[in-house]
Amino acid sequence: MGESRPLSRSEALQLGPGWRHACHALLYAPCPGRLFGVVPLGHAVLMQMRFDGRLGFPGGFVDPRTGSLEDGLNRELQEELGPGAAPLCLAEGDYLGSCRVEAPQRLVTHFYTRRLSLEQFRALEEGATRAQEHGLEVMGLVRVPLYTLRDGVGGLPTFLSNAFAGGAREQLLESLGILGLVPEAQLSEAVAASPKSPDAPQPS
Ligand SMILES: O=c1[nH]cnc2c1ncn2[C@H]1C[C@H](O)[C@@H](COP(=O)(O)OP(=O)(O)O)O1
Repeated sequence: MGESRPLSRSEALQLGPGWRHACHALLYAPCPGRLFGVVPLGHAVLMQMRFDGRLGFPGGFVDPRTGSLEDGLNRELQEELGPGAAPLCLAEGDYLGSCRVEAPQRLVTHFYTRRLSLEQFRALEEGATRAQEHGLEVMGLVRVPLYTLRDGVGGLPTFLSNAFAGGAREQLLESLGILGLVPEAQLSEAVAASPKSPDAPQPS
């Protein structure tokens, strides 16, 4: 994946036909539970294990010549999450930002976030096995651990050492900070402690 640069929605939509567009969404819900009765979960944040073994957000390629970005995103969400995604109907108000990437292909990624109730979130998880792409492009849904365990590595730092599709890792880190789901200082510590980071403590 080449270097990615932010650009505005209108700049993105003015790019020529040589550019492909993809929309993805972070869906989340407040989650009052505690791991082992001790560690606050904070929020449930949805990602998915993809066909290629990488983690990504639900969404996919859209064609802005045939409809709005959000039309394309909502169609992709239904294919990957099932009919339970239909009532979500993401809109321009859920848009967070866009980035352009020149290599290996000319791609603009558009990112959205939507806060759900925990009941809505659980209903999506339960319905996802009935999605058209379940077991095909989507191997299963995962929740992102937002905490860091007492060893300083377990939880978010270790999650961040997975392989991610496109700019999904950067989208995750940026939106966790913007939405206030993880304090910025804890995010920076998690990145530094992630087992693939050169700064991370090495196992003895
Ligand atoms: O979660 C993601 N965040 C940013 N970019 C992503 C993410 N997942 C995939 N990608 C990249 C990879 C591809 O170049 C395009 C579209 O991929 P995908 O979602 O697999 O598209 P389809 O479902 O096949 O339409 O975005």
